[in-house]
Amino acid sequence: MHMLEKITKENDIKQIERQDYPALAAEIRDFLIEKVSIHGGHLASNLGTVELTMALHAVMNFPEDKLIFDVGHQSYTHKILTGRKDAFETLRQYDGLSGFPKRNESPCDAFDTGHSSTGISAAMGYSIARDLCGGDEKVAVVIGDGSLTGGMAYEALNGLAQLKTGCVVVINDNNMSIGKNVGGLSKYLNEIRLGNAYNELKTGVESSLMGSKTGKKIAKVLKRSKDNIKQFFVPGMFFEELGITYVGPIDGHDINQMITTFQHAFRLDKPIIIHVKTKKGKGYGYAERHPDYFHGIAPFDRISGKVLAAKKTSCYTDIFAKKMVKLGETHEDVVAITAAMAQGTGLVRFEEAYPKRFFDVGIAEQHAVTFAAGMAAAGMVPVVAIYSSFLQRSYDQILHDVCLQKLHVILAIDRAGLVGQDGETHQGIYDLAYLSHMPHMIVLAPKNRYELEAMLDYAYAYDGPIAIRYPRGSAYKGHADIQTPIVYGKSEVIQEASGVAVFSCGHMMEEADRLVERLEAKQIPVTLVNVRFQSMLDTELLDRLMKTHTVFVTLEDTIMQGGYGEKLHAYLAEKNSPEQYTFISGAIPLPSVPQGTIPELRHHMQIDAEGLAEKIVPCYKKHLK
Ligand SMILES: Cc1ncc(C[n+]2csc(CCOP(=O)(O)OP(=O)(O)O)c2C)c(N)n1
Ligand SMILES: CC(=O)[C@@H](O)[C@H](O)COP(=O)(O)O
Ligand SMILES: [Mg+2]
Repeated sequence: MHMLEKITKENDIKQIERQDYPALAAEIRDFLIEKVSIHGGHLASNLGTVELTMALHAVMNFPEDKLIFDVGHQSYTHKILTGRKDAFETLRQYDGLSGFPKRNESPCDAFDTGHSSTGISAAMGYSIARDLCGGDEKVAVVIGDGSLTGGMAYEALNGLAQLKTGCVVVINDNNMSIGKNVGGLSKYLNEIRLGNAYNELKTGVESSLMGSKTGKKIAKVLKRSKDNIKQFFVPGMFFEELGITYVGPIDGHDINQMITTFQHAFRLDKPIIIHVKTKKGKGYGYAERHPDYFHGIAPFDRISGKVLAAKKTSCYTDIFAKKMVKLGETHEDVVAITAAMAQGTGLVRFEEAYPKRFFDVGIAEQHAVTFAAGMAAAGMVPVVAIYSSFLQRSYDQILHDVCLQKLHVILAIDRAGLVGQDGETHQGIYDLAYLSHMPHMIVLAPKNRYELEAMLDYAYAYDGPIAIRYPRGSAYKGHADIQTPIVYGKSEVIQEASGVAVFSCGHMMEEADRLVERLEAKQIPVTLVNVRFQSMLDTELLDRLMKTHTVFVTLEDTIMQGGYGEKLHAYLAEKNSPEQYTFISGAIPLPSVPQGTIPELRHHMQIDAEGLAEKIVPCYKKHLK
């Protein structure tokens, strides 16, 4: 590791001889494989961008220059080259190094990312601000071919075409999103990627035309023409036609070629797109062969490539995926939509079973929802499976296109609640707050694996906008024997006593069971309610429980503001005088939640069974007096 040892702070790469860059790249790869094998993380994308990041660092100065990573899951080499190598011991851990760029982690991180397709807009903002402030720093953004399927990227390209100042957009094209990339632009980039065959064809056409006088004329006209045939001569025509200079495709593992190209690009006072071809997973056989599996990976054994913690129980995603296949079998009007997360949401199973009724729209959550609304208006029953934090993109589409028309669209909100080590940008804690107030929308959350299946049946039978939110991780098997029918707006009482009433939302049931156990061990009688409909109150049940209970507690996996507990608290306050009851919220008290394991985070926020029990016991005793 002697090259890597020379990198202790930003810009140190410039002290390393160019001839030693390949050795440095190899050491970085080895380091990445080792650290990600211990802590987990986004391996394949990082392995693919080692040389690309080194080349950018060779020509940029940090922190003065601004380098933005779209999504940011490929920023590990940048972190190493800006002096954060040692912090990889804490990668993705609580209080540790983030797996994404973070401005509060280093002045060399220009812009926080995590969600896709924001990078070009941010770079454009930096470029214009630089000019307004009379600066001369370089600005660049690295965006993947998958992220280029996101609508925001096109809005930005539209703006970029009018930009009269320097801004370097590097398209990191590895011909992959998490899985197979989709859509017209992906096909277009792929055609350019296939440069060899294409160039041969191009040269062939050109030279054969050049053989005759008329041919020469045709070749000239073709070169000047703006129609499709010109594609034979000018790769990247789409961008050129927009008015953005395009260069490429160039080899994203050839550092020298990239350095020369970047040096020229940064001299321009207009925007430029540099199309770079890379291999996702490069340098680690397993990741090269299975880049989707090694996109985001749990700790693994680097020799065998196998994940260390074997999966013991099914996760909610698996339950959802299998149930979707069953639903699809009995109901031909069911269609499934994903936004570039066919693996993550489990919809690959549906795709295999019913390819014609499966749609991967790319990283296009807004389009996914309105596309579903269109299908629902035409009589289909679309199930749109999107991670909670990515669904934030679709707020207006859900409200304007689905809810206002009361269309029967089923939102399957995966990764709802805390997700853990991806941190702030990925915690699925806001969806309930922004969905609850939408007209006609109802939001359900299953207490266990069985209820998720029942809720999907309910959602199919329901005629209107409906969301089912379920978390990352193992599906709870508790209360398998309690499966009362789902009734609109009604909660399910798991056990009834008097004293403390615990309202558990969705999968928080696992934590709620631990809490009940703790309280009962202290002889405190507890009622346990499975909330089921998180967006509304079961007032009939509440009116009954208010007569016999003094302490009301919620367990929620969403932020407090706009959560279930807030509604419950307001209802209690309306119906009781303050001395009659105590309300204790187990919702997320922070505006954003950092990375860490889920138990760690809950403990930190005191919303785990232990933290809540500590608050409940004295309150209960106070009311006894
Ligand atoms: C809005 C949004 N939707 C979905 C994702 C999940 N996601 C993270 S990376 C990724 C694929 C990105 O592909 P690409 O930009 O080509 O980068 P690569 O992984 O190939 O390096 C997806 C779908 C996300 N981060 N943001
Ligand atoms: C970078 C990104 O947004 C995704 O790769 C995300 O990290 C996936 O999360 P899961 O591991 O929960 O599927
Ligand atoms: Mg890609």
